Amino acid sequence: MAAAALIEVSMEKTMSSQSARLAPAPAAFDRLVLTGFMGSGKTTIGALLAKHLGWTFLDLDHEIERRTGQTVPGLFAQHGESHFRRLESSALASVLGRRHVVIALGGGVPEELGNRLLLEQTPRTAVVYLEAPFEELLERCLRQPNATERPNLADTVLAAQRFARRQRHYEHLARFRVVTTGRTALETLDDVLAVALR
Ligand SMILES: Nc1ncnc2c1ncn2[C@@H]1O[C@H](COP(=O)(O)OP(=O)(O)O)[C@@H](O)[C@H]1O
Ligand SMILES: O=C(O)C1=C[C@@H](OP(=O)(O)O)[C@@H](O)[C@H](O)C1
Ligand SMILES: [Mg+2]
Repeated sequence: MAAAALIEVSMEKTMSSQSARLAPAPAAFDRLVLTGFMGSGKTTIGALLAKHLGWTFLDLDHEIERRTGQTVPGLFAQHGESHFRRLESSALASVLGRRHVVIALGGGVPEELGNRLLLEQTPRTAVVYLEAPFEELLERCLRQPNATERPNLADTVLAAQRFARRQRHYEHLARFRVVTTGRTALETLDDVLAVALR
């Protein structure tokens, strides 16, 4: 079995052995929203966090794929990024209507002003920014089995420019910032729980 798959299995085991002990839900929020660049761990940590809290996990990319019946790379290839961004904004508005959810955003969500306003104005919603330097994020993405599936990572120079452009938006939206540099996913989960539940 590949190393990445082994990590997934061992995390799954850890989580299921802990599932009898749900963490208390955050009293102040009905929605925890994970933001950050590609590879920051929004999808991975979001799923673990939701399991821990006994909340529903919604990944915005998966939500778009479910609604359209197409994959994210397929949508980019067939209709272009601006079409994908419109689908993303509409999916965001819809998932923010749910309660007791952990939402993993796509890395590009905070670039759109309308999305930022929606996130800021939805009550009882806390945004958690998962931070790491660009080089570490790139390495993590390249280690994933679906490494080539992120359309906006194909050109690393452009990806670095996106990273630089987005950083201030991630920071501005964040109620909590969690530095993930050099941490394992499970350590990051603990760090997120510590800030969101305190
Ligand atoms: N500290 C960490 N926190 C979260 N994920 C990490 C960490 N270290 C390594 N990873 C790995 O990085 C990858 C993050 O991918 P993913 O969750 O899809 O990110 P995103 O949804 O933000 O693009 C996963 O393969 C995960 O196991
Ligand atoms: O940063 C981006 O522009 C994108 C990030 C991806 O999500 P992740 O951040 O979950 O990889 C996905 O929405 C799409 O490939 C575009
Ligand atoms: Mg993701």
